[in-house]
Amino acid sequence: MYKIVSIPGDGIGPEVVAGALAVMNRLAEKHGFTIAIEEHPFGGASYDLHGEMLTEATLEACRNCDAVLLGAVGGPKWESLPHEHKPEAALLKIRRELGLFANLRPAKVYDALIDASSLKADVVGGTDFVVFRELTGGIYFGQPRGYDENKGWNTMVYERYEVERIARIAFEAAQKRGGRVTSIDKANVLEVSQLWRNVVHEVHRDFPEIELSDMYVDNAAMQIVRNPKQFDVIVTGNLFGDILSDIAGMITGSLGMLPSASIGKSHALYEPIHGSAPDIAGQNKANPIATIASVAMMFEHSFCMPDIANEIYQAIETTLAEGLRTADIANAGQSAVSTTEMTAAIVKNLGQ
Ligand SMILES: NC(=O)C1=CN([C@@H]2O[C@H](COP(=O)(O)OP(=O)(O)OC[C@H]3O[C@@H](n4cnc5c(N)ncnc54)[C@H](O)[C@@H]3O)[C@@H](O)[C@H]2O)C=CC1
Ligand SMILES: CC(C)CC(=O)C(=O)O
Ligand SMILES: [Mg+2]
Repeated sequence: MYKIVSIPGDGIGPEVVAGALAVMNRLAEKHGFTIAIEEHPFGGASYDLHGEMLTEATLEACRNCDAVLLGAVGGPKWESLPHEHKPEAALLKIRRELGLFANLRPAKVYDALIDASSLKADVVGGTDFVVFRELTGGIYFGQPRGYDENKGWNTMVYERYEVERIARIAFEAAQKRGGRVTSIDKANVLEVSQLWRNVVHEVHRDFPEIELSDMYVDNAAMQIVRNPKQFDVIVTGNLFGDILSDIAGMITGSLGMLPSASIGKSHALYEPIHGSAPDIAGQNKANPIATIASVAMMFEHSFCMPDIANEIYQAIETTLAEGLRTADIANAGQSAVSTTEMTAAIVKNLGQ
């Protein structure tokens, strides 16, 4: 039996998580395993219920399960709260408390969606890279931080061990993929990036068969759009990984396509890379594929069931090949289906 904690969160979070749970339940039924799903409030939804964005009960449930499924948090309703009380601060806290230091963000273009990308087919076709984003350090966590009327400040800091551990798993992933790692930093300007670069090269000595290159983040943003096929594994810090993976979203057609796995030593959490999309929340318009594909990553990484993961990817591929498109991936003139229609089609394509 697998024990899963579902924390749908805010905005489109509950809509896309419902899609992912439907897929999970269908697979459990099909293959005869048991999944116990326990739902807990998180983010703004939790604040509205309990006056806290992340309760001890939710955190404890996340510590005591096999995997966590997260939708997204945040939205205009909670934007004016003090920084440390915002839903986004709770997201940082849960990542830190669960020790989720590595955020894996694969960017793969589905053949059926090559024409949904904002780029030319020959540029995006065949794109298949993964971003290893450091998730519990860097400028999102560094102290001191704050602002007053005249000044705002944050601190970007990385400790050697934080760079070592993300670099090591990026090199290990490259061994099983295309054998290439691109480390992305801003070492021409930032001292913290110089440390990053030095440590990545030290770790590389243990992986001599892997081809390592360095790239500055500004160039990397351009290169992902110019020629995304040049990348295999990208390893980078928290802020740069956040930004670059949203850019990768547009290569694959939409932010609504990109899943992620946030992994640590003892816990794992699966979440789409997108946010709570307040502009379309509650309208049954959101693309559930990023969250459904996050479930595939859960089966692969937490339950060591790559065949089940492939069934999910295949069902997504088939559904897209049948022509179903939510609004974000529909081209002009194509009619769009709803979140629940897309979910139902993927569930159907999982077969009996
Ligand atoms: N992991 C998380 O919980 C994250 C939370 N956020 C929060 O979400 C809120 C909104 O942030 P935004 O900057 O607007 O980013 P966003 O990712 O929520 O939305 C950006 C744009 O992409 C679209 N979009 C996103 N996901 C989609 C999906 N599944 N299907 C179709 N369209 C989709 C939205 O409609 C919007 O136009 C903020 O409060 C932000 O802090 C942002 C990023 C990550
Ligand atoms: C704390 C966040 C909202 C960060 C973010 O945008 C992300 O993890 O994708
Ligand atoms: Mg982001």
